Amino acid sequence: MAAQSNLRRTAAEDALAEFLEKWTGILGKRLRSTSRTTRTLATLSLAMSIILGAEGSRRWWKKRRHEHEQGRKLVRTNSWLHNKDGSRTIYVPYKDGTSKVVINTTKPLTFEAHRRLFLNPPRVSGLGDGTVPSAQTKPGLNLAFLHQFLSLMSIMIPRWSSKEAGLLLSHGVFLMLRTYLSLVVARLDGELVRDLVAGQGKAFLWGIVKWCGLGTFASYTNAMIKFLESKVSIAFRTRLTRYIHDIYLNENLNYYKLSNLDGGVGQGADQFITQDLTLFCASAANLYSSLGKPFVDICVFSFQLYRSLGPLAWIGLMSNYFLTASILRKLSPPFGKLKAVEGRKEGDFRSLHARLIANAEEVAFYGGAEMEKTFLNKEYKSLKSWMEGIYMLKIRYNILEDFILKYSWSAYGYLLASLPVFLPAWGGVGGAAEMAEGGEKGGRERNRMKSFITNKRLMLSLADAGGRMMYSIKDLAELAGYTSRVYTLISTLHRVHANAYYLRSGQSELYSLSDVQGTIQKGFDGVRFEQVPVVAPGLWPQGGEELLESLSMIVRRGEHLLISGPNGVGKSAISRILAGLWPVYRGLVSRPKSIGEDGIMFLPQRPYLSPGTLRDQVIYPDGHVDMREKRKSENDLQKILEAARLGYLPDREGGWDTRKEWKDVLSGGEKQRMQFARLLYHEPQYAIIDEGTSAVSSDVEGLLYETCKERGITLITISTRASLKKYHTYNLQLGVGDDADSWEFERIGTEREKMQVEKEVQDLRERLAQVDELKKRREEIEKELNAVWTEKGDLLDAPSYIGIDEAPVSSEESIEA
Ligand SMILES: Nc1ncnc2c1ncn2[C@@H]1O[C@H](COP(=O)(O)OP(=O)(O)OP(=O)(O)O)[C@@H](O)[C@H]1O
Repeated sequence: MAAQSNLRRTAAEDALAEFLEKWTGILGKRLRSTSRTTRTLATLSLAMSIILGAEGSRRWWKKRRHEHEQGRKLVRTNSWLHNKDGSRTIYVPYKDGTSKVVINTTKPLTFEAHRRLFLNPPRVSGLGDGTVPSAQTKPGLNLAFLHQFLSLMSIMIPRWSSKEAGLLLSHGVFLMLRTYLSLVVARLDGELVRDLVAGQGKAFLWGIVKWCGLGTFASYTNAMIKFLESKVSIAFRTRLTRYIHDIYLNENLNYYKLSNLDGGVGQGADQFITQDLTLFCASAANLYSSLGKPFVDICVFSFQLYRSLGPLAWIGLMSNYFLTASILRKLSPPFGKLKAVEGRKEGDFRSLHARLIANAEEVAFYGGAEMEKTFLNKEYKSLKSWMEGIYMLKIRYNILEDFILKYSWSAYGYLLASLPVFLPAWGGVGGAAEMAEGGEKGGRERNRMKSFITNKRLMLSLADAGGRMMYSIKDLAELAGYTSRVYTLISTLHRVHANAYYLRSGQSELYSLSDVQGTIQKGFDGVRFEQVPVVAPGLWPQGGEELLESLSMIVRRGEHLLISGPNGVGKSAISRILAGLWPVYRGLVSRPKSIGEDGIMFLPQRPYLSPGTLRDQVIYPDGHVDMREKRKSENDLQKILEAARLGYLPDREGGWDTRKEWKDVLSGGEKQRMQFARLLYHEPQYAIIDEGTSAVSSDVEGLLYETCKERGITLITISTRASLKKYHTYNLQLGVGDDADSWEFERIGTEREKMQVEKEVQDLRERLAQVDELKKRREEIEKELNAVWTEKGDLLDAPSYIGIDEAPVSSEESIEA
């Protein structure tokens, strides 16, 4: 054995040596025959390509490594990169490393171009009078649906050269391939049966081999169809989600205005963006295979059947389709509308849960579980009854659909397949064969069998395609429901974005969104209100409620203002108007241009803590990369935290990269101090602090105010606490007058104010004097009470039940305690 293997090895080695020798000989010969210059040039180019190739690979490898490290760092620090073209590069965790995603923002021009589709739908679509974008017509298979769907399509497939178009094309190719394979399978099926009946073993076996090969290819095609369908669905979703995010979260503050001013999509957009959008995209991607493929199938198979069964059968088939389609359409419940309402109810239920999670602590303190459960159960019950209603409607429809599509169609199919046998003159190719084959009896029957099997399979495929077309009436109706939801969201967002509110006939509210006449001037070095009514807006189309008739005041750099007054009088409303959250109905509002650095910063009443690291809490809304660009280091952040009296936080929480649910980790006062840390990080020129120190001790409060002033920040404080006056130059007192609807703006420390303070001090002194009198009186009473305990001038013993430890505590001791 060993000798044998040795022999084999030497033979193999010999063959290899011979091969090498031959080729070295050929190469050497060629080289010798070429000129010296060519050889030098060839050697040089070879050396160059090796060097360049190596350098290229080195650079590629280095870039990859750098990206890998950068990705990991950005994921760890919860940050992103700004690109020159305005796009952002983010990294998302993927498998063991990260994956790079570039997010391009939608251009403002695109939004403007789409406004026509979403705000001024053609009248023929019946979508309102061109001023109200939300779907007024019932979602269903109508022109409105067509318009809505095509409008959304223009977002999902922006160009013919886009990735989505490519995906759809490849999906279409695979669908066609599947149709072709079905045809081949039908033919092969017939042949197999024919060969089996004829007893031709060889042909039959060959048929089986072909069948298996075809099966493998068909399985691959089917898998690809499913894969591409999912890819199309996710590609559509990505496009729509990014588009919606771009119009929802931008400088126009649409995310606030959508639910606070417009109200066109109810409580919020979350259900629309998460669930409805997903269902819409899945349904739209499926439509292509549930409607497009059956359509192609029907065309191809009916042509084949026309050839083999003749015109009579074809006419019969087609009339059957039209009849079925019209019956089903007539009897089908309004699935679109039902789905749209179901989506809304799902959204309401979900938002109740989200609210409970957000306010879990408050509810727990009140022990409000029962109450919350009642709300949730009520909402769920409403959703449940609605869905049960839909299921009931579906039972009737499914019975009808199944009976028509499965059983009556097969009976009809058998009838049609028998045409070539019983009516050969009308039976197409099959009938012609029947008439021609008068001779051999067995051969005729075998061929009958073959064409019957082929036709039956074709008919089955056709019935399947037709059935799917009919089923897709229901799918289409459901798609209409999702389309209407998504279209409503996007058109409402466009309305908010373009501020497209128009006066309706019969509308006469004083402060309506369609009648906003005030101006907001950005770029002013200070804060100014000139005859501005402070109005709490109502949800469109309702008008707003006037809080102050007309406010005029000015704050210049270095002049700090305290806005004070009772609760609910409209103090925070002033900051909302200034930030652009609420409209300026009349008058002029002036403020610095930017929000944040070199501009104005707002610290809201409820401190907000973002998801992310401890560092993110201090630098919000900046990211880590922005912080580096501003040349700030963690040492600077530490100093800032110390100034905000939070210097201990990085040590306590385990470093700057710690991620926690900060809203639960930090105490009320810490949250407020964190807001001050943000202020010190951004160092804006002006800051509006809304009840920013209500949970902070008064000594720290003073320090925080002094630090901000030292850094040159002009402060506008909103507070009910008069003690804050000492840090401010002016005071805007709201809620003055008998009806509490007036205001006063005055310098702190004026003669009038001094007099007021003196009066207050006098009042206090008088009260103190009353306290002294009361004390004296109490001593007298106590003395009298003690006299009850004496007998003949001596003090009585204390009662026996009072032990030494339980001796009664005097009221004075108790007061001291
Ligand atoms: N998003 C809103 N939409 C409509 N009205 C609102 C909205 N937010 C507040 N309001 C109303 O505006 C009025 C003024 O509210 P604001 O928050 O300005 O009061 P405030 O003076 O700051 O009170 P507090 O001292 O309690 O903070 C209140 O009557 C309130 O009901």
